[in-house]
Amino acid sequence: MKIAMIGVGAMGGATVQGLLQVPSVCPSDIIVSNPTTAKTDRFKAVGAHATTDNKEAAAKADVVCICVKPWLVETVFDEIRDVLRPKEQLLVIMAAGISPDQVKLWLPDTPPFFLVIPNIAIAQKQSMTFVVPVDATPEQTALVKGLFDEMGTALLTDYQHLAAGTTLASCGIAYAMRYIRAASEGGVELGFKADVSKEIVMQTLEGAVQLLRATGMHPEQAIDQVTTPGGLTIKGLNEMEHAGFTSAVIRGLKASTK
Ligand SMILES: NC(=O)C1=CN([C@@H]2O[C@H](COP(=O)(O)OP(=O)(O)OC[C@H]3O[C@@H](n4cnc5c(N)ncnc54)[C@H](OP(=O)(O)O)[C@@H]3O)[C@@H](O)[C@H]2O)C=CC1
Ligand SMILES: O=C(O)[C@@H]1CCC=N1
Repeated sequence: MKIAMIGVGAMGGATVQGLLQVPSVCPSDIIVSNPTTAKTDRFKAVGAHATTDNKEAAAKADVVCICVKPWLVETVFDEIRDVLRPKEQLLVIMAAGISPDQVKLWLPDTPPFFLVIPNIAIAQKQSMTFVVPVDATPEQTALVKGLFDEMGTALLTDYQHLAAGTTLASCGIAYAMRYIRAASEGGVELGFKADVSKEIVMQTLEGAVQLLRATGMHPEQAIDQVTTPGGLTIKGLNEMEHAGFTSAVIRGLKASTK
């Protein structure tokens, strides 16, 4: 199965990095297309086919992925529409805020398509990815979901939930990074060197995630196990809440989803 990635910036590039680690995908099965060739060189070096011609990339692929900024999706459609084979190919559109109706308006003779929103941890096969099938058969859907499941966890959903999913997971990884940065800076103020502080925070987060996964606990149940009455943790937590921690996170998520 040949997979074309049109646009290999932050998200497209991370996805190709993930694809290169999927056992069933050979580097020679991947075609990358991007105007700046410096971005495709690293994939060419490991055996992928690289081009600046979107038409060539789309013509050669069974699965055509488009990962350009949302306002450039129509331009890419205009470039590739003549070479698409609606009965043979699948289209994967990785661009925030693009609706199924918009795609059908821009590309009336479209192959079955998928709106797919991963996050940049796809490069480490640790993405939380949302997949919205449009006019696809169950087999086609299983194929695309299966591919993204190989690079983390893929959740089949509907278009109505895609914006919320994008916020929680794709933007969410930036929010998680900001927490890591904030806690690391706090650690430096408390006396650890920056790199040691970052490592402590990351291991603490990994432990938190694994604990919740292993026990199925609600986070607040786990918090109850840490907060000695009148102790250190509750003082810190309450101070964070006085500063608006939970409210700030929820307001941020809502602002991002608008
Ligand atoms: N970044 C993220 O975490 C996430 C991004 N997304 C979505 O992914 C899409 C891409 O975003 P992101 O990767 O961040 O953006 P980037 O700007 O990092 O990457 C976009 C890439 O598209 C290339 N490009 C521009 N025009 C064309 C064209 N006509 N044909 C082919 N390639 C082109 C650019 O190349 P050049 O630099 O040479 O112009 C660039 O490498 C967006 O629609 C975004 O909504 C979705 C989820 C998460
Ligand atoms: O910030 C953005 O618009 C893109 C979409 C999700 C993550 N990054």
